[in-house]
Amino acid sequence: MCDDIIFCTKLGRAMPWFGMDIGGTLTKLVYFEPKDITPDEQDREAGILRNIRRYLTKNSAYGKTGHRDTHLQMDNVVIRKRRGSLHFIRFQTTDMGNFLSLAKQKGMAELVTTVCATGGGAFKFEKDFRDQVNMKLAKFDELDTLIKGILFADMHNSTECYYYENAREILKSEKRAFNFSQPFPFILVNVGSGVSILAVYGPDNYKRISGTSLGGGTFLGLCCLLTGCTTFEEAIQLATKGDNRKVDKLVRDIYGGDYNRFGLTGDLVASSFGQMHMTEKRQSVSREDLANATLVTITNNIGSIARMCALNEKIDKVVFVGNFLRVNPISMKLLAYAMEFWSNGTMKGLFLEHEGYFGALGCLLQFNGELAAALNEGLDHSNTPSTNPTHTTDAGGDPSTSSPSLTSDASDKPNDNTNSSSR
Ligand SMILES: Nc1ncnc2c1ncn2[C@@H]1O[C@H](COP(=O)(O)OP(=O)(O)O)[C@@H](O)[C@H]1O
Ligand SMILES: CC(C)(COP(=O)(O)O)[C@@H](O)C(=O)NCCC(=O)O
Repeated sequence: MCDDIIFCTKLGRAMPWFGMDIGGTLTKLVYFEPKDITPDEQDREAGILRNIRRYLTKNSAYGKTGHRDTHLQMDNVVIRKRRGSLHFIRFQTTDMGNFLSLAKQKGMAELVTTVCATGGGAFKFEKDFRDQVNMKLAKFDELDTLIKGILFADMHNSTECYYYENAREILKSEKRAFNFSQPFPFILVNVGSGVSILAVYGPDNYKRISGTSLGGGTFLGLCCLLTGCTTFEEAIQLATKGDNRKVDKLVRDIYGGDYNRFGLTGDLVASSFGQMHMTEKRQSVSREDLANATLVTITNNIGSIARMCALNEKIDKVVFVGNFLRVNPISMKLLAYAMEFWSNGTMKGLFLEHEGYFGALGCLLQFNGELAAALNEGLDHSNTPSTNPTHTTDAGGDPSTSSPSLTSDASDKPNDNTNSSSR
């Protein structure tokens, strides 16, 4: 690997250290800024490397859609015996062309020959990286890196994990730190563009048990269609001011009150968007109501699938991550409520501060051996049998049908452990 190295340390891989998660909507970049640079290293640090370090750490906005989430910065972190800070940066995946131009312009391409990358875009954009900036991608699986990132973040940040106290009373529920030092087993629900649900039994022992295509991308897409908004932030702002009860049909709209026999209270949603077939109801709803109903619909559906997965696996901790939860306390509180209420208090919804960055973080943490393996073997999307039976996918959409069901659940699929985790 030292051929690639400009700033080569005896202790590990060349700087700069990045992990990149190229998702369906957002690209996440985690950058390790060394803070223990000795005077000798400073003398040897190449100009380009110094410029990249300064560019990334002195700014918090880059190009059209790039942002550094300064509130998430982790200081005083030791990785491969180097002490430094972790910076968390995101941009729209549709801006990949601009990112590559910027990388070229900043001289990155001369300095870095290999980038550790995960997410679907590590496959989709591999050729663009090679052709446009002469960079190789060392590809890692997004679910492997997701778990590695979560465990690392929790170990290094005592307030990483939290839950909502008084989850049953949404208006009163409050964020509280949760001790996640004994994490296993847990259900992991990654709400990105789509949703993947895993049962995690150990650091290297998990299976993907379910998923749904109704995820963060669905919320944003539907909200843009229904309200004319153009950004996630705007969609969430609208939703915060709206009322789903003007859009949905509630149990009380059907029963005139509670449906007592099965414990369904009158204010429960019986049918999402169920009032919108009536002309005058349609005319009286606001954009805010529609945004709120869209958020509640998507969130409740995810909560319901997650709860069934937890029940099936007999696991009581359900951890929700992914950028759908960014600046989105409505969904977090609803999910916390759903876990608590529908399980009669036996399940707990948990959340993590670095919500959408764990894949990129896990990618940055890959060590030399794994990096070499990723480069040499490559991860492909063919049906190579899994070499590690503990990373299985019991389900996840049926590749043999062109119109898969909305939820791909382990329970109605043969348990085929010979599939690799990337179908
Ligand atoms: N600034 C943003 N732009 C677009 N989507 C955002 C933004 N912030 C949060 N989101 C939400 O996060 C989802 C993407 O989550 P993420 O975990 O990054 O998934 P992916 O890896 O598929 O891009 C979007 O579908 C949207 O619901
Ligand atoms: C294909 C994906 C793993 C991609 O991850 P993402 O970029 O959405 O985070 C995810 O969108 C997903 O699991 N979708 C649901 C597919 C299904 O099980 O129906």
